Amino acid sequence: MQAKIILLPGDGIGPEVVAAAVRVLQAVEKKFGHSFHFEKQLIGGCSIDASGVALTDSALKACQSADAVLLGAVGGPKWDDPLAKERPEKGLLALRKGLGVFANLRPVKVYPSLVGASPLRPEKLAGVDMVVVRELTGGLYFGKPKCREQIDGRTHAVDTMEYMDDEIRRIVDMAFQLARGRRKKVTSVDKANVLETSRLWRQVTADVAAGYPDVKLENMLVDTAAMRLVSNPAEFDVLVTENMFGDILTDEAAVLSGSMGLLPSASLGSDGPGLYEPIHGSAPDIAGKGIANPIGTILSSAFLLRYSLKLEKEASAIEMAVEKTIASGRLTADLGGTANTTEVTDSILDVL
Ligand SMILES: NC(=O)c1ccc[n+]([C@@H]2O[C@H](COP(=O)([O-])OP(=O)(O)OC[C@H]3O[C@@H](n4cnc5c(N)ncnc54)[C@H](O)[C@@H]3O)[C@@H](O)[C@H]2O)c1
Ligand SMILES: CC(C)[C@H](C(=O)O)[C@@H](O)C(=O)O
Ligand SMILES: [Mg+2]
Repeated sequence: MQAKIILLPGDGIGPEVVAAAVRVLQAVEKKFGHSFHFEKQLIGGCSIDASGVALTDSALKACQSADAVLLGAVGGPKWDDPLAKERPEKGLLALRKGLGVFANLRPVKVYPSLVGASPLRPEKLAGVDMVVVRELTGGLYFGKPKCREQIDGRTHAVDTMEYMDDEIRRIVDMAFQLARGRRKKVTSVDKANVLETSRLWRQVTADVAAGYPDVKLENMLVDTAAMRLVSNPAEFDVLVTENMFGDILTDEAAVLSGSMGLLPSASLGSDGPGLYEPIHGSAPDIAGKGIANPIGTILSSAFLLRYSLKLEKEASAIEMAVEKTIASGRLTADLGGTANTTEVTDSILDVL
């Protein structure tokens, strides 16, 4: 198969982990006889430095016309001025919106050999296997008005949480479809005791659920969900939620697996290229040291093969190689190991 893949390494450890994933994709290309064409584009702080904006129109167009997009991470202290007009993260939001990738799938699993890497007791981690389905192109991140203004000598800032019923319906429907192929349970997370958007969310969710009598629906308030994720994480199968709730809950859920560096994600729309990125950020504290955990990005590249290129065998091969490497104990420092990014990637390539 021939495919065009846009690489958006971004900032901090982004280029380090994307380079690792590209080595793995190139090995897959060779082993399974495919032809991947890689093209690099800028996003985030490096794009601001080069052109003044976090994502140029031409970079977005290149992504829109590719088969898939693999992203590292954006951001860092250099671009963190709270009064800056252009922020690296703005490029990422524009990319997600521009690709129409409304569904961000973030699976959380616990590898048996890494049970000790989590601060939770091993018995709490038994049976943990969930997918967080995060709404990605609406909610508090995109609602209008969004502004800062002076009112009577005081500074006023506004963000808006907004959803249309159809935006909720399509993401919840995707969660139910996913649950059908799993343990048939959907936990819809909201703040319906306070927020109007959440009350609409709950109403639409009930409506969608009626079409899936074989799947159990549970509604949970987000504060309770934050608590249950660490007190009883094995109860979750598919968890579906609003953009910002999903952002926060997935960082929390990453603690179950042992490190932020392990978690991949796939962002999908109804058509067009998918966007694949680890859930972690640019990790400025370890950037440039060559010690970043590449596994979240490598697993994201497996999702790219599975969802955008329909290469299931190849995706599974990467996942098996990652599992074997983790089991072998060749780990980066975030998981208590001594291996660097290259050594972990070499080990994955050895078993691929
Ligand atoms: N998708 C993205 O591009 C994305 C996601 C989250 C944060 N960010 C941005 O990243 C910057 C830094 O944010 P932060 O420090 O709060 O979060 P972060 O995820 O970058 O780092 C949090 C902690 O996890 C560690 N960590 C993260 N990824 C790792 C990896 N692959 N291997 C080993 N350790 C890893 C870091 O060293 C750090 O101690 C901010 O500008 C933020 O906006 C970007
Ligand atoms: C960098 C930021 C905009 C981003 C988000 O909040 O979506 C990140 O935290 C993530 O989880 O991908
Ligand atoms: Mg996040």
